[in-house]
Amino acid sequence: MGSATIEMHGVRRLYEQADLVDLIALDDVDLTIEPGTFVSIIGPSGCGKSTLLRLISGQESADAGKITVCDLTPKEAAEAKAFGFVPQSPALLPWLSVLGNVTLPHKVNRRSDRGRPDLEAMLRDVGLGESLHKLPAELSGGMKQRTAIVRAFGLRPDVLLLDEPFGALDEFTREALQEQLLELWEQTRATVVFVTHSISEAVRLSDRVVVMAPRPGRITDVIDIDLPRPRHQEIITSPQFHAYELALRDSLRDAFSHGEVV
Ligand SMILES: Nc1ncnc2c1ncn2[C@@H]1O[C@H](COP(=O)(O)OP(=O)(O)OP(=O)(O)O)[C@@H](O)[C@H]1O
Repeated sequence: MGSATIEMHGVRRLYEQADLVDLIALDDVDLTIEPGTFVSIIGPSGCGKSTLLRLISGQESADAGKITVCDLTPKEAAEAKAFGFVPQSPALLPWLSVLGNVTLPHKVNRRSDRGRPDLEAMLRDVGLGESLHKLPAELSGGMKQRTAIVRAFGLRPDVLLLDEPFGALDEFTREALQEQLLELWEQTRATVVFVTHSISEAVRLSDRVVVMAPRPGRITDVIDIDLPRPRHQEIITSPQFHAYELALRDSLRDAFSHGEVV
């Protein structure tokens, strides 16, 4: 597998609707994501963010246009185990401990070209050292999401796709998890595509923020976030950070005015 560049050219995705014209979930999407970059996707509900992730990961196919991941088709990249995925709700196996949930996919999905990282140490680094043998039912939402993130990074994917992973968490837990996500990412430098509804989260995490609008789902703006890394908590009070938040807010306001929110 080469470097994890993601290329999308003229990508279109339609969904059939009973007795209605086809819904254009994505239209004419052109996007290049450089290897090792952290890219966030933000936009109103229904603008196609999750659809974009499903196309990149090969779960669905585009109706027009071309997508390559590491110069492979998304399906080939999926077969080569290029992807890690963290959904909004963590989907842990309820009968396995935190450690069991993190190690099981590694045993099943092991890639021969990757060594096995120290998963226990990764769990300790994100504050789960005391909870290694707890079952998911005994964990808070934030602890479950930490487990899911370590599970995804543990497979050392070339591309990590995260679909609003912190959407259900309170502000402070969310900020703590952002910090831990960035630390894990700095160690692995996977290419990350991160869907969020939060402006400050997109600015804090990303090298580049892609703004989308609905009906039809499309890219309306791409904003580079040129803030130094590592980005610790204090950065969110800096004037530069605030300026990026304002720029992104303006761009999003345009995106919301482009289409009816569904
Ligand atoms: N399997 C499907 N069948 C039919 N329509 C679909 C399907 N999946 C998505 N859609 C439609 O495609 C559009 C884009 O959906 P998608 O879930 O990608 O949006 P989103 O930006 O991720 O939304 P949200 O922020 O609410 O999660 C929506 O209008 C949705 O109703």
